[in-house]
Amino acid sequence: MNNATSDVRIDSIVAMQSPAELFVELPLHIDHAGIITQTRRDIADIIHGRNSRQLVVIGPCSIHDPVAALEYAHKLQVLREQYSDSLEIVMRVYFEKPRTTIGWKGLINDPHMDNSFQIDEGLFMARKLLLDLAQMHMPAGCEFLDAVTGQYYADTVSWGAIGARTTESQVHREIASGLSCPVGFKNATSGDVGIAIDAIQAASHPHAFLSPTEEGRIALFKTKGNEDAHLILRGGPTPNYDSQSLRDAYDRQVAQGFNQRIMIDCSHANSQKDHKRQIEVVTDVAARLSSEASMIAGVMIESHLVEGKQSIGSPESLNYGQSITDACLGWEDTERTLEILAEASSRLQH
Ligand SMILES: O=C[C@H](O)[C@H](O)COP(=O)(O)O
Ligand SMILES: C=C(OP(=O)(O)O)C(=O)O
Repeated sequence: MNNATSDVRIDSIVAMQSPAELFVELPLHIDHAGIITQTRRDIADIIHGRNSRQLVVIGPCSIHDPVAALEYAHKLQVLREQYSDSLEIVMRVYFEKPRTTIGWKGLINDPHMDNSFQIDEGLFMARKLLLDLAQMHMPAGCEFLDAVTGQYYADTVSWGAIGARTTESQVHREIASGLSCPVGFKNATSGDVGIAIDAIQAASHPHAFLSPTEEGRIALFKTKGNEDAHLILRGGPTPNYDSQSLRDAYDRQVAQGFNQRIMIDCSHANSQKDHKRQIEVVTDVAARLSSEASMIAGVMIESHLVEGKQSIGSPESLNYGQSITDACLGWEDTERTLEILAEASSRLQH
């Protein structure tokens, strides 16, 4: 390497363990792998309308405390079983946070929340939590934001998302084309739905690109394409969960050859960042299900043990079970919203 021209802006480089090395420490049990495979199929069936239940991806905006996340998972598991005839409940387990400018980028990037960036520990904690969830048969939904870190845990994920800030990125469309789980693409923060429909098209095709293998070598990956990509409406300058916006988005994707049902994100711009409004969004979607179920795959909801959010701080200073990124519904509201949706969905089951 030419020392005068390379690494001019690199402060330090630290070697990491490979995904394969982490898998030795934290293996996915064969029985749990079978359940994840089955859940991915069930989710794909919902997205393609082969199963009329609603998919619900619900959980904290971000994971910062695995202990609280597990307590949340145990409570959610009760509702997952209770409503299994009408809802496929998947826990939102987000370790990678996209930022509008700067800010904490999630448990994997900075697990101690103090700019120490112990990514090796973050990956261990993330995979450990995902294995704990797999053991209790709670499926996990994650956003794939980083182009590399997914290699360390994607085998444990039942549903994936590409966020509003990366849906237009070719790299993320390529990754989605090779992911083993169904993947939802959010519309852009500008409200543009077209880029997400383009993303579904791109992800459904095979791609060839470079990525690290499980052993950590750079390799040429050729993907088969992901036929289980779908749209997530998350709002833009104004909400877009209303009937007209849904119909417009659905017709646009059908015109491009895709009739996957669409997920509605009840948070973000659809709640105008007021976490309580998620209840209104769910109630509205539930009321429309009888006439719009052929277009609606389900909802995403941001929820935690404790309502609202708090500023990031040292782990000891934080309120247990409360979000440090977007504000979330608390547990009682969570139960209420799931009951509303389950009731509406159960009326459509035969
Ligand atoms: O979902 C979380 C946030 O909305 C997203 O990560 C952007 O966060 P920011 O605008 O606070 O950076
Ligand atoms: C960042 C998120 O959403 P969006 O990409 O829609 O902003 C999220 O779901 O955490």
